[in-house]
Amino acid sequence: MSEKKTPVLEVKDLKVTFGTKKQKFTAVNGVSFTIYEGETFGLVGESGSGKTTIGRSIIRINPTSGGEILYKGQKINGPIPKELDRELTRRIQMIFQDPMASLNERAKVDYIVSEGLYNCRRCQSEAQRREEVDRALTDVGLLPEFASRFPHEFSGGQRQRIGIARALIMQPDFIIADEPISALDVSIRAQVLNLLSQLQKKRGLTYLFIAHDLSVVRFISDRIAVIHKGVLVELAETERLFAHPLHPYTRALLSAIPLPDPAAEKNKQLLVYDPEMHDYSVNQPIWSEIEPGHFVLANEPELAEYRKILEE
Ligand SMILES: Nc1ncnc2c1ncn2[C@@H]1O[C@H](COP(=O)(O)OP(=O)(O)OP(=O)(O)O)[C@@H](O)[C@H]1O
Repeated sequence: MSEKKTPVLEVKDLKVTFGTKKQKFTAVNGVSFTIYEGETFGLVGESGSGKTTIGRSIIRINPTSGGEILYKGQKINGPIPKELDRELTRRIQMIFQDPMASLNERAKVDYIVSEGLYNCRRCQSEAQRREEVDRALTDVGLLPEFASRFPHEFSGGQRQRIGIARALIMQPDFIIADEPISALDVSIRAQVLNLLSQLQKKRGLTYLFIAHDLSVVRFISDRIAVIHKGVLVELAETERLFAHPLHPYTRALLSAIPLPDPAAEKNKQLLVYDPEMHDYSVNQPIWSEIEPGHFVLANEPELAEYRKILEE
C-alpha cells in the first residue's frame, strides 16, 4: 500500500433491507468502512452475514435503504447520471463465487469475455475487440485460441480465469471478488489467489475480497473487516487483527470455537446508570476506534476490558 492513502470506496452507515413494509429484514445494518487505493480489503463473516449484499450494493444490483456509498468521492447509490452509471459499470467489476454457474454455457469464451465492451462501446473495431480479448486471456494465463471454445471445455480453475478475464477487459480499478476460490479444487486455489495478487500489482487494482475462510483472507488482505448479522464488529490491519482480536465474534472465528449463542448475545447489553437521566439505560455498543486503525463494536465496559487486553 502507498504511504499516502487515497480513498477509492467509502461506505457510510449503509443499510439494506429486504421484504415488504410489514415484514422487513435488515441484511446490512449501519456498516461503514473505507477502502484505499491499491489495497485488498477483506470482508469476512459466516454465511448469511451480509457480505454479498454489500458487494451487490456497491455494483448497484441491490438498492440501498440508507447510508451512502462513495466511489472516488462521488455518491453512487440511489439515482445517478447516466454517464456516471456507464463509467461505474466499467470501473467496478465483480468476480463471482461459482465459475460453473457464472459463465453462459451457450456462448463462446470470446463473447463471454468481451460482452461488457459492447455495452460500454469502448472498442471501435472488431480487430481491436479481438486484440483486447487476446490480451485479457493472456493476462490470466490462458491461451488466446481458447476464445473459440465453450465454457464446458474448461476446468473449474480455468473457468474462474475466464471470469477474471471478463472483469479485466473492462480495465477496472476496483474489483469485488466474492468468494472467488471457495468453489474451486483445493489444489488450484493458491494459483488463483496468486494470479489475483499479481494482477493487482501489475494493474494497480484495489480489491474488496469477500470470504468466509479466514486463512484465505489473511493471505491476501491488507486489512480485514469482520461482519456478523449485518453489522461490522471489528476492523483492523490483518496482522493486528490476528494478534489482538477483541470482539468475541472475531475471537470465535479465529479460534474456530463454537460461535456465541445469539440469544445469549442479545442479553449481553449491559444496564448502566445514566446520571443525566437519573436512570439505568441499556448501554448500546458503538463502533469505536480503540487504537489507530483498529475499530471494534463495543459498549463502555467492554471497551475498558479491551483496552486492558491491548495494554498487556
Ligand atoms: N434478494 C434478497 N431478498 C431477501 N433476502 C435476501 C436477498 N438477498 C440476500 N438476502 C438475505 O440477506 C442475508 C444476507 O445475505 P448475503 O448473501 O449477503 O450473505 P453472505 O454473508 O454473503 O452469505 P453467503 O456467504 O452464504 O453468500 C441472508 O439472510 C439472505 O437470506
